[in-house]
Amino acid sequence: MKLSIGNDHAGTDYKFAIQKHLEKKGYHVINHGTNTTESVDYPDFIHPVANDVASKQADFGIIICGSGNGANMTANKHQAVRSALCWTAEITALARQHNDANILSIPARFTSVQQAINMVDTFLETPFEGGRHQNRVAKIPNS
Ligand SMILES: O=C(CO)[C@H](O)[C@H](O)[C@H](O)COP(=O)(O)O
Repeated sequence: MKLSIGNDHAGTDYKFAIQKHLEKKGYHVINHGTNTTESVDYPDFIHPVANDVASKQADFGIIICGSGNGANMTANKHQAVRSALCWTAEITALARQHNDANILSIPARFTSVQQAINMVDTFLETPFEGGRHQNRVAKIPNS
């Protein structure tokens, strides 16, 4: 499975921990994030992840900023993207089961590295339930 990851300066340490964890598990990870803690503008590092997911260059995306909001808002500007801001494994599972989320947005300043890794594992291992959720997800795009 191919994953695309992006982050701003608030998410750099979390990105490295998540990338290491995923590569150990055999995932191919495309890194679009900044690799330092020098201040940057999150859209510059999140649009490339959304492009990867929208164009199916990646199966899923993982994006990280301080609150998760700026990254999430940026990713959701892409028609084919359903990015979910998550802060517990339970909410992460629901984002896959009910919303078929294809990008996970992590708020680095409001979660631990271990919790972020748990959310990533949950996100990648939880299938979409389909059924009643299928029509709802199909109605999300506003076009
Ligand atoms: O965009 C954000 C908030 O929605 C992210 O959390 C950023 O990481 C945050 O704004 C960065 O803040 P900083 O004070 O410039 O480090």
